[in-house]
Amino acid sequence: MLKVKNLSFSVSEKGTDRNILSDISFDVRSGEMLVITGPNGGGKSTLAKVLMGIEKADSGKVILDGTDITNYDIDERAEAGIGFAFQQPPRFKGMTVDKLISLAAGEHKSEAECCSLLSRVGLCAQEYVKREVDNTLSGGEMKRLEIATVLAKPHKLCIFDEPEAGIDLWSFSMLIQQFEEIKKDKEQSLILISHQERIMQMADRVMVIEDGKVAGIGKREDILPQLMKQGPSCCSYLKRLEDM
Ligand SMILES: Nc1ncnc2c1ncn2[C@@H]1O[C@H](COP(=O)(O)OP(=O)(O)OP(=O)(O)O)[C@@H](O)[C@H]1O
Repeated sequence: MLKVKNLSFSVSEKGTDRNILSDISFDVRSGEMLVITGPNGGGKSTLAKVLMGIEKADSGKVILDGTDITNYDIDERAEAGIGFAFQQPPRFKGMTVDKLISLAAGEHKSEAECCSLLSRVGLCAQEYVKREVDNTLSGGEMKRLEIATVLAKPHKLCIFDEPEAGIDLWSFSMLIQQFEEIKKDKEQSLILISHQERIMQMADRVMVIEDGKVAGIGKREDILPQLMKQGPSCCSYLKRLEDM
């Protein structure tokens, strides 16, 4: 359903170009959960931003369900069916939680519907539904609200960038449950960027991004042991995962 072909992205630093993503190709199948992992600074979040149209690739193609969306902007990609939850969600002063959820859903959501969504991500709904989405919300609250906005309507493809970051153990279990339900329904495809072994263990396939390149992609049961066998950087990376 998603085909990514030879995607490259660079930034200009002090007059010279620096490659952040180099020739990335992969696909995501219908109803599949692909987990993207790899060392810090490898390019995972940048890849997610390029897929969502927040950053523009220098070259390459993105095809969604047979439609070339390479030149689509962020709104057009959302319209085409891609949902995205940022690693660090933006705050919107003056916007209330229920308004934000209705905006994300593309239709008015009643207070009861907002409460039900918030409960799915472990937020005590009554306390939050009329709160402002400003810096009075904690990092973990913002993160869960952001995830609720993606869950607010069905997408063809949902991209979650480190959904586990800053989330407490209890809410994390609820999130895992949400991902399991999406996976079971097979209606939506999922890309999860994660360092969490529990999330990787749910994946149909795992892709490792290192130094802006695809260092490996395959079935979870093939890729995780393979990561261990590879060079010292991969070994130490996996060791850190085991320690989490
Ligand atoms: N706009 C930019 N300008 C300069 N450098 C950038 C820009 N965007 C990303 N980078 C650099 O590109 C590299 C990849 O960053 P990215 O956030 O994609 O990594 P990541 O794999 O998601 O890391 P983490 O696991 O720490 O979240 C980093 O070295 C980052 O500093």
